[in-house]
Amino acid sequence: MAIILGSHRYGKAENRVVRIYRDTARHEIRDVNVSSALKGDFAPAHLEGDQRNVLPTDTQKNMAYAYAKVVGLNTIEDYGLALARHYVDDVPPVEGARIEIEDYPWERVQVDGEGHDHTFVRKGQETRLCSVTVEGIGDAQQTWVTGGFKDLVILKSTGSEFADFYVDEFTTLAPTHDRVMATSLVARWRFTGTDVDWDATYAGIKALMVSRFATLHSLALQQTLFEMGRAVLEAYDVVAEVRLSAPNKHHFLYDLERFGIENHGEVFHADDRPYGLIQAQVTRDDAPDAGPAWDAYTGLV
Ligand SMILES: O=c1[nH]c(=O)c2[nH]c(=O)[nH]c2[nH]1
Repeated sequence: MAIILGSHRYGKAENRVVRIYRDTARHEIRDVNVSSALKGDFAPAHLEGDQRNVLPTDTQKNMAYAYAKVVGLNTIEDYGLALARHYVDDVPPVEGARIEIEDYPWERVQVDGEGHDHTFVRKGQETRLCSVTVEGIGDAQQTWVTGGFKDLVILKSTGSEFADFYVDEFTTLAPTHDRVMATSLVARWRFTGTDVDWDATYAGIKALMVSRFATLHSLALQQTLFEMGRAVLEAYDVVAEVRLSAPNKHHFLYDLERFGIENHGEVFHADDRPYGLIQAQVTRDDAPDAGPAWDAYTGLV
């Protein structure tokens, strides 16, 4: 029997990089969580303890900080592309690099109705995500970029049904034609290329998904997810595929009749668990191959 080394990669996970732009008195802040993972000729490190090809994870940490200055953090995608290409192009043993980034947005504190120059509060909404994977050298080099967000908590207080479902001897759920539908949405999308206005596309996709969630009269969360993905693919040629994951944050009508109080869809118990977890991929039938685009490194995205 032979024991063999399977696929392997390594890097520095979750570097918490904060970049302040302070060229004028009005500062800007970018706050990210960046992970890098390298693939390549690293078998000797595993098999013999030979580190000669191993670019330390400590160096990868330093690169994440150095590039925040020299490349900048105007968009996480451009920063991620620069990092990934640096590893593959400039570090000989590296054959592939994956960069995963979470973007934590801040907004200016309001003082006397004006945005303050250098004081910020964390924005409570979703966290923007991206991943960049670069593999190969020269003309053979291939690049995959995904964008997305997590923790977009969204709720509609009507316009949602769930009825006509399959019933067996264990079914107790009552059909409903008017319920609260709420989720903490994770959405990821795969770009077809890198010639993309990253910020405008992100804002547009998020707005489109939120608006579809609002306007679709939903017969199930499954239908809502598919329609959100469809809307993005119809509007954005630069997107090949959308992946959605949505916990159904159940809101149960609280029984107030016991106290002689009427409750016509007004008071609910927001249950945190268990939750239905609905996931869907929505893809163009002619989408290019996903390659390693979805090979998550940190498991956080
Ligand atoms: O939108 C829903 N989809 C389901 O599959 C489901 N199952 C369930 O109990 N409630 C819901 N709601």
